Amino acid sequence: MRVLVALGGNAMTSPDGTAHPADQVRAISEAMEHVAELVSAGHDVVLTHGNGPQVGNLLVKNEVAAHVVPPVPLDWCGAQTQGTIGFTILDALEPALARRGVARPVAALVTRTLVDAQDPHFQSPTKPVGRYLPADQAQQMIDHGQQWEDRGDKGWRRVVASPEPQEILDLGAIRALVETGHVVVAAGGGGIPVVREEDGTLRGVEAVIDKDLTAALLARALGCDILIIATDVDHAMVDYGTPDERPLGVTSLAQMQSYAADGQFASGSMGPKVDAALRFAESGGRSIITSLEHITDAVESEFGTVIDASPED
Ligand SMILES: Nc1ncnc2c1ncn2[C@@H]1O[C@H](COP(=O)(O)OP(=O)(O)O)[C@@H](O)[C@H]1O
Ligand SMILES: NC(=O)OP(=O)(O)O
Repeated sequence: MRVLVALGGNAMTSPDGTAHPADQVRAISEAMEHVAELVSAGHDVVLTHGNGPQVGNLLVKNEVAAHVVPPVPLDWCGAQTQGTIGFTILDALEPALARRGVARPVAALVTRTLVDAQDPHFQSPTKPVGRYLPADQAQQMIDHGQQWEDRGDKGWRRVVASPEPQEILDLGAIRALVETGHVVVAAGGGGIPVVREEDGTLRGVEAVIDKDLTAALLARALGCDILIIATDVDHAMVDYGTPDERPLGVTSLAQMQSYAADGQFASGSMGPKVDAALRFAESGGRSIITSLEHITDAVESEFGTVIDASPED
């Protein structure tokens, strides 16, 4: 099977969102054991990953050091996270594969994703990035012109523009690497957002694309059989957070569309994952939302929330 695994922030850093380098290396090393297990079970694996905590931290460095070195735009910050997370994944994945006797080359690709300059999401930021702050400290940032949002128990988080991914511009290179047997890391952080100018040239724009939405696009473009959205819960749930909450196993596309329309999945967490899973399933693929620990079970024995376009859909 050709499988695209989208690694959530929870798979790559500590849950408090501080993204300490040692925590990231530790979390990525653990994540790559699960990825290597999937590869060693005989599947062709393409990886993508989030970058919310990391890109938010780079923005803070920009602000703090602005009087010493010139700040760089958000698309540059996104590109930097692809490099840093990409090489850290490779450093962990190579030995994890070698320990299992799997001889597969690995590669991480700087990847650009085309967005529309007129996308209305540029006007209303929705993508949470960086650390959590208490309300009073967030208010200080808001007073300086930033947009922050109450994210519940953990506190407030900065939000930035998150346009729809339209096209993965480096798809040809990703495909060439996949077809020569590489385990490829691509479109990290949803891809570096770029727009096409009237003269055909490309220009980076200040935004962070949702990595799950780009993952659905990439999985479709690569002809993947399965899209796995790997996070920190085994299943998406309905009536989440209530005494009636229950996990969803194998679920028809129509049923999942109906749950989503009923507002069962929170925006900013499970909502975009279900949206991405639905998009890939609507295009004829199988989408699975599950925990990182269970990605091989997901592919081999339908563990997790499995969304299939069954014939009656
Ligand atoms: N309906 C739901 N079912 C399961 N988890 C949910 C639901 N709604 C919100 N969540 C929360 O979504 C979280 C996963 O989303 P998120 O933290 O954004 O993941 P990641 O960082 O791995 O991409 C879970 O830890 C859970 O707390
Ligand atoms: N770019 C992105 O979706 O990052 P997170 O998954 O870390 O939020």
